[in-house]
Amino acid sequence: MRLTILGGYLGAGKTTWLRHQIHAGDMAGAVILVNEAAQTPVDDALLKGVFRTLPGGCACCEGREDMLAALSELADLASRGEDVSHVVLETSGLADPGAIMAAVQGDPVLVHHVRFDPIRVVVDALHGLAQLRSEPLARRQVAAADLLTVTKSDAAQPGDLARLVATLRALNPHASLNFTVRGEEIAPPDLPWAEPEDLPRLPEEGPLPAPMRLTVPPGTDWTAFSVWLSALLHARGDDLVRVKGVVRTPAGRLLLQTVRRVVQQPEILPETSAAQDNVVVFIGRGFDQKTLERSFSRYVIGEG
Ligand SMILES: Nc1nc2c(ncn2[C@@H]2O[C@H](COP(=O)(O)OP(=O)(O)OP(=O)(O)O)[C@@H](O)[C@H]2O)c(=O)[nH]1
Repeated sequence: MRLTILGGYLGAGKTTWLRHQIHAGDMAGAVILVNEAAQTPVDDALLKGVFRTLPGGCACCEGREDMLAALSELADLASRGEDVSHVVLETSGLADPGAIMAAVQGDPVLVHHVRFDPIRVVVDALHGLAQLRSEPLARRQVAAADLLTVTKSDAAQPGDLARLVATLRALNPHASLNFTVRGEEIAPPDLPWAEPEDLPRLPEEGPLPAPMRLTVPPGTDWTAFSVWLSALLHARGDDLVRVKGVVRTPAGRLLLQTVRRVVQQPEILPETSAAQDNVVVFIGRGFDQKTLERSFSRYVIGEG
């Protein structure tokens, strides 16, 4: 069973890349496993029908057993003659793909069933350098890659992109590198010469706090919610690494996504009876669930 591990930091563009490959027919026949940092699967709305969500949290730590169990089940199906020859695992943005590979290799049964494809790690052209400066995990992800895919080069300045690329080459000279825009590979941009960033030594800091979940009650004033979220991003955008959720608005089921201060163009999703609607996940440092809820109640609901 071939296993493709797709990694990359929170919001780097993993799902967008995968969606494009599925759409282009490059993943035909593959079983797609999606592991999200928060146990609120939004990506299932995006990759509908072709995947399974891995429960239990990040597959390289607290969700490891669930990930191994899912792969063992697939390996079992393969050995009974089912067509499960290719599995793609989209890791959570908080996962170290190297640790996932090690976990699979350390499993006495799976090690005989799984053949690894080169590990692909997507890197955000807009935020990648900031992540490499401050997050040890982002560096570990880059170091684990055989293939580095730089996403969002449409939105980055050539000088910044050149510096990111030089830094990636310095961190992982062996990985091959390509560029995509919304998942589609583009010709390597013509970039000015740049020095790699002199990355600071980082203290062995703890991982990002667990994702926080905010339930948006039905009937919430959508305008007040948007204003509150914009103000929050304006004030705390550097700490707020990722916001993601599906909210019911007068216009329909709206996919809400931000990566730091960048807010995605609104995307209306098809109607389903999805149970996870109106739960928005926040991942970041410097605030906690209570503060978030208090702020939401005060400024959106008008309580407290
Ligand atoms: N401008 C631009 N935006 C992109 C590109 N690729 C992805 N995005 C946007 O970046 C945001 C995050 O993309 P996702 O594909 O959801 O990222 P992810 O890595 O799967 O996110 P997590 O699973 O939460 O870690 C979304 O708003 C995308 O629309 C790109 O090439 N260009």
